[in-house]
Amino acid sequence: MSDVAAPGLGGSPYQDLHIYYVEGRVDVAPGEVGASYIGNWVEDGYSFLFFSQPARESVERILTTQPGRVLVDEYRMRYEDWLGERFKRFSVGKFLIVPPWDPSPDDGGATARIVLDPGVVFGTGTHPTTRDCLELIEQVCKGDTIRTAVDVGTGTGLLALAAARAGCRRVIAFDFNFLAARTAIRNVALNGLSRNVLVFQGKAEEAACIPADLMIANIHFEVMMGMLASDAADGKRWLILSGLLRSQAAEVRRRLLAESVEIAAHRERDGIWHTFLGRVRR
Ligand SMILES: C[S@@+](CC[C@H](N)C(=O)[O-])C[C@H]1O[C@@H](n2cnc3c(N)ncnc32)[C@H](O)[C@@H]1O
Repeated sequence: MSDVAAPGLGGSPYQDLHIYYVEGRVDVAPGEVGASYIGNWVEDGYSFLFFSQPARESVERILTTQPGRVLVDEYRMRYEDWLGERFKRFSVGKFLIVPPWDPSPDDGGATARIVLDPGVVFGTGTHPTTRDCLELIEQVCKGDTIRTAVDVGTGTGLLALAAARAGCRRVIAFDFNFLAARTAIRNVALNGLSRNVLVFQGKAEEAACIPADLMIANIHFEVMMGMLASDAADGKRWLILSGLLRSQAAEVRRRLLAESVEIAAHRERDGIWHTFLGRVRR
C-alpha cells in the first residue's frame, strides 16, 4: 500500500499536478512523455495535459508534431484542489463513493463504501450510465448467485469495485487505456480488494475468453456490437450493458433477443442514455 497512499494528501499519489493547457485536441502516446505523465483531459476544444513533474519541454516537443496546437497556460496545483470541486462523495443505492481525501467516516446509511481516486479517466460514478450500472449491480448481485464478474472498459474500476463490494468473489476488469488500467489498479488497492479484483490492460474482444456469471460493459456502441458479434456473452448468465443512445439501444436489444437474451430490465436516463440488464437463456 505504501506506493498508493501519499502521506498528508488524503491518499492521492499525484501530489503536485503540473497542468499544461493547450488550445486544440492533443494526442499523447504515454511512451513519448515518460513516467510523470498522468493523463489528458479534452474539454471544449482545449486539452489539459497532466504530469506529476514539470514537463514543459516534453509538451512543447509534442506540440511541434501536432500543428495548430498552442500552449496557452500552465499551472501547478494539488490534485485534490483540481478535482475537489468536481468530485465529492455521493451515494447510489447501497454504495457510498468517497474520494481518498474525504476524511469523514460517516456512511450515511450506505452499506458498501468505495474509495475512489478518479485520476483523470472516465468513471467518477457521476455519469448517468455509471449510476444505472451501479443500481443494476446492486440488484443482480443480491445473495450468493453471482460469484464472478467481468467489467469491460473499467475506467477507474468503480463498477468492478462495486461488484466486489456487492459480493462477487472474483472480478476481472480491463481497459484498453493504460492510464485507466493503472488508475483502476490503484483503486483496487485503496479498497483492500486486491485478492478479489484483477485488473489488466486489454481490449474488449478479450471478454469472450473470460468466464464469468456477470458481464458489465459501459462502453461505446460500436465496441459493444463488436463484442456481441464475437460471442462475448457466451458462458455469461447476466449482462449489464450501458452507454447506449436511443437508436443504438434498439439495435442492441434486437441483437440480444436474437441471441436468446431476455431483457430483465431497461433503463432510460435523462431521455438520452439507455442501459440493459440481460439474462442469458442459453
Ligand atoms: C464510458 S467509459 C466507462 C468507464 C466505467 N466502466 C464506468 O462505467 O464509469 C468506457 C471505458 O471503456 C474503455 N474502452 C473503450 N473502448 C475500449 C475497447 N475497445 N477495449 C477496452 N476498453 C475500451 C475506455 O478507455 C473507457 O475507460
